[in-house]
Amino acid sequence: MQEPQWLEALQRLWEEGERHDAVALERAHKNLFITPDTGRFLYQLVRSLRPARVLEVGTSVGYSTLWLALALRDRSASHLKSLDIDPARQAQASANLVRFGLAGRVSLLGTDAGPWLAAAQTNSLDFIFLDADRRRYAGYWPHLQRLLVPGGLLVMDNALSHATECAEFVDAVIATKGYLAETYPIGKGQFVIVKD
Ligand SMILES: C[S@@+](CC[C@H](N)C(=O)[O-])C[C@H]1O[C@@H](n2cnc3c(N)ncnc32)[C@H](O)[C@@H]1O
Repeated sequence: MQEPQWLEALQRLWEEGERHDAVALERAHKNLFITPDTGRFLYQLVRSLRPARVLEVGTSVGYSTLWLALALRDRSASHLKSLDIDPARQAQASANLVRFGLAGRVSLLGTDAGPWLAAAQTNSLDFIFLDADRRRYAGYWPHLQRLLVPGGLLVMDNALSHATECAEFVDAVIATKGYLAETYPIGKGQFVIVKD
């Protein structure tokens, strides 16, 4: 990355998030960030693949959103939408994007991913990052198949850290013709799916 100050600022944000989560009493109050190596992995994929239409499901306070937005920072034809059901978290994400000068690259949508995915247009996404309510992913799969363009990529976090919660989704993907999927031991486990 050309600007080392971004990496330093991302590292500081991640460390603040980890300190916050260590003392947060309830899971609902935790940030639950991806790991820094997962951030670098997402950055490499998005920087190299140049997807025009990127969707993140699960903004939290914007740590993973920043990695994705940095990868798109000078791609005027690309745009990132990020969904989160929790408006308070998205307000913090908005402030973080402003701090990085990336607010214009991202639409933050405070909404439940389920109805949003069901209503979205067919073939409207080139890259999807899933990091939200894992038990609902299997129900999202018919919509995700419809939304992803041929050649599109989907990355799901927590494939190893929460394998049981992700199992129904992973099994459904593997049983679907026309996709190639693999889990990589990066961070909490990245399940990567490409649509042929
Ligand atoms: C693990 S955190 C996301 C962390 C973020 N990707 C990062 O690494 O910085 C999961 C987020 O998903 C959101 N979420 C949970 N269920 C959701 C749903 N049905 N629709 C949209 N967002 C949801 C939660 O509010 C939470 O902020």
